Amino acid sequence: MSNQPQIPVVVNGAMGRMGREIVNAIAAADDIKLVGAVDRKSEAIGEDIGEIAGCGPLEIPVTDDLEATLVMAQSEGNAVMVDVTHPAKIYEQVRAAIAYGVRPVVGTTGLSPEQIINLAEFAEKASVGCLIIPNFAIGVILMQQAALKAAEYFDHVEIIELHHNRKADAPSGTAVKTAQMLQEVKPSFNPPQVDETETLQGARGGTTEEGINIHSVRLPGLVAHQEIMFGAAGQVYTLRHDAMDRVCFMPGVLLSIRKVLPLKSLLYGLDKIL
Ligand SMILES: NC(=O)C1=CN([C@@H]2O[C@H](COP(=O)(O)OP(=O)(O)OC[C@H]3O[C@@H](n4cnc5c(N)ncnc54)[C@H](OP(=O)(O)O)[C@@H]3O)[C@@H](O)[C@H]2O)C=CC1
Ligand SMILES: O=C(O)C1=N[C@H](C(=O)O)C[C@H](O)C1
Repeated sequence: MSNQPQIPVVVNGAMGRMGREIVNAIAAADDIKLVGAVDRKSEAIGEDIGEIAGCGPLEIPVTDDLEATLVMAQSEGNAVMVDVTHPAKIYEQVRAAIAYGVRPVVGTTGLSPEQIINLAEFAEKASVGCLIIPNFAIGVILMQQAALKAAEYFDHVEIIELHHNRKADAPSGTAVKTAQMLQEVKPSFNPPQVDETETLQGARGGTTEEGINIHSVRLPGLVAHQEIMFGAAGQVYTLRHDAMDRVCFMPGVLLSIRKVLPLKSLLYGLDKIL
């Protein structure tokens, strides 16, 4: 046990698939303590999040009042908010945390590039660290790094992301980030080869401004998967990552909680703190 003070953490979205996993991971981490569990699920308000998450009582009741929880966390000093909620309110939630000096670790996806720029400016002005992490899994980061090398040699690439059918946003934040990274290597991909017609709208997937096609599959039975397919004459080079259990995201979550503390501005992507 270190003699360093524990990092106080609020989990926003604590009742969700990721939230419960994160509560368990924090409960098992000696250097981090859960101080708040926020969720909009009214049926759980007041219940012990540890009992709900399955790690035993933590004496932290679920609340739906994020602002009051941020005020409490602010008084703790050096606090972190991990957000794994929903695209609809994430921008306002991150701004609120920064305003209260509670460092956001944003797992929630769906922020637009413009929103990320605005949050970066706000965090810089407030001198509050913020991490926006579309994917906490180290395997995804390694896949993205391999894809950057491939992008130097291939002009044609498409991304296929596959998720459970309870996912609120499409394409995934991971696919968006992957495309953004590839587009830093080469300004455009997939030069047109034919006068193409979609007889079924959307059949070719969504297309980024730089020409990368992204396809989103949603099926029960899936968790989180992505393929990056590069093509050239006579060959296809495919990179794939499969998350079979959300426990794979937990080392990245805990690393982000520890790494956000000394920051005074916003970083986007787990690769920035490895
Ligand atoms: N960065 C990463 O590595 C990963 C990121 N994610 C992202 O995390 C987010 C959550 O995913 P997941 O856990 O599967 O989703 P869930 O729907 O299982 O969990 C979200 C939880 O947050 C609640 N919620 C929704 N909106 C709010 C709000 N405004 N305030 C408080 N609570 C709220 C939901 O309640 P209700 O059920 O009523 O909506 C639910 O309990 C998604 O954006 C997803 O893309 C997921 C996995 C990995
Ligand atoms: O909703 C999910 O499950 C996931 N969402 C993230 C994304 O949108 O990239 C990360 C991971 O793919 C799981």
